Amino acid sequence: MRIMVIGLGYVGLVAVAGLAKAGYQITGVDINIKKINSLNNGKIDIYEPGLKEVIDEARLNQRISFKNIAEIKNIDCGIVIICVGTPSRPDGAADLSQVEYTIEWIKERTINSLTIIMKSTVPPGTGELLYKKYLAGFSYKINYISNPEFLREGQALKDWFYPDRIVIGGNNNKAIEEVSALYDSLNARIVKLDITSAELIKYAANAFLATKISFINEIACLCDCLGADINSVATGIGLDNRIGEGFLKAGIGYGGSCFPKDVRALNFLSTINGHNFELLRATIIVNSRQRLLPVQKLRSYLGNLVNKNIAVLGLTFKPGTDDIRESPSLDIIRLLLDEGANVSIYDPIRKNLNINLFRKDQIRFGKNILDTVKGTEAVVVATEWDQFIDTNWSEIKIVMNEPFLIVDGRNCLDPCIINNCGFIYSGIGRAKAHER
Ligand SMILES: NC(=O)c1ccc[n+]([C@@H]2O[C@H](COP(=O)([O-])OP(=O)(O)OC[C@H]3O[C@@H](n4cnc5c(N)ncnc54)[C@H](O)[C@@H]3O)[C@@H](O)[C@H]2O)c1
Ligand SMILES: O=c1ccn([C@@H]2O[C@H](COP(=O)(O)OP(=O)(O)O[C@H]3O[C@H](CO)[C@@H](O)[C@H](O)[C@H]3O)[C@@H](O)[C@H]2O)c(=O)[nH]1
Repeated sequence: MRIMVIGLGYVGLVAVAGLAKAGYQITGVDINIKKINSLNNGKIDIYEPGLKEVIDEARLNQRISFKNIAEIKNIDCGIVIICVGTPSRPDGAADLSQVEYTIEWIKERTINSLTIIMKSTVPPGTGELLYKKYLAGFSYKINYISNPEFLREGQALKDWFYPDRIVIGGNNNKAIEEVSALYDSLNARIVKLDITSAELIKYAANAFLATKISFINEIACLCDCLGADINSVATGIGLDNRIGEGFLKAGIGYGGSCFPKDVRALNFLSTINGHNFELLRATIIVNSRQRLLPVQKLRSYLGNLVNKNIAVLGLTFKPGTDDIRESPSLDIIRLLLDEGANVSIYDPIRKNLNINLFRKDQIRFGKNILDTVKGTEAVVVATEWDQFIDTNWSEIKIVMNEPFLIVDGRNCLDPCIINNCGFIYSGIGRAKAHER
């Protein structure tokens, strides 16, 4: 069967790879000509471990082709999967313009009945609305299925091939079964339900996980007040199966292209529907606060930050990805620059900022960790890359200046090792005993 995947970002490319591996013939389509050209030249413009290998194999087996949207005159395949972006609008709502454009684009090119699968994250109620607005009564029968994606960047292929569950929402049983069959090669539990409930599962899952992070960050603040250690507390509560160990890492909070925007969109949706989702608002407030903590800590040790030299290790919103969307690191750098500090930056994957976030003369990109920390008084660890955890901190100390401060924004370093190297260690919610 031939399938078209529209939007070749993190989700779209993984869907292309996963479905091609399952034996389907895939046409990947994007509006970005540069992206298509580079894909056709065997290059992938995102960093996602293992993805290139699966795409290369599918290309070798002639299972995939990549096309710019302008090259598509007619859509003659039975299934079209939408994976375009749904970013935040300034008011917090999800911006559905890419999705609506795509639905209209599909309609104009349809020459058969087909099934549209929505993999983009769209607010509950969107599918029903899109169906009424664009698809009901159209000359060709178009089924609409909500099939939200739960992959995590950095382990997207693992999440695709071994999902905890697959959610399929629809109003037509035949279409639900057709979409369900796409995943036959995976040994996955499939949840079949109506469109709006499927859409809400996606938002509720992200909101719940984000709330879990903000909750543990609140406990971390309490640890700082009481002299307890948040990592030990998180382990202790996570061992309770009812709570679970995941998403209890305290630190500078969640970032990325999903949690921040999806939590905001759910908050907006709640408000517009007359429900004041207080818990979600608290989740957002706590998360915004967490990324201020490293700067507060730096101030408390260094006094004012004018002309202080500070290294920031990590740009991406988490390890294993090149994605810097809503990364706490960016806000920390911005705040440090506001305070007049000189900032040097290093990330193992992200080597530049191709965006106009900062003036180029305000920051310096180090060649490696040592080069980045040279001559600095303090280091902020903003992303828990293995390279930072495994580095030889004694060597780092030699090239730094007093007071040799490490602010561990991800609680990923061992305070004893760092202290023994002669640093001041300051984590988020780690016992004051470690700070000296
Ligand atoms: N990134 C994730 O980890 C993740 C996980 C689950 C769900 N999601 C959701 O999936 C969707 C896509 O996320 P992403 O991170 O892959 O986005 P992305 O920004 O990486 O990719 C989106 C792609 O869509 C393309 N595009 C935009 N408009 C188009 C159009 N009209 N026609 C063809 N292509 C078009 C863009 O050029 C881009 O390549 C979002 O709704 C997101 O919330 C993302
Ligand atoms: O205990 C934790 C776990 C995560 N994070 C942070 O939370 C953010 C998100 O992490 P993660 O969930 O691993 O990354 P994403 O790739 O953004 O994946 C989330 O967002 C995707 C897009 O909706 C969903 O598909 C995934 O299921 C969901 O986990 C990152 O900044 C992490 O540093 C913490 O601070 N503490």
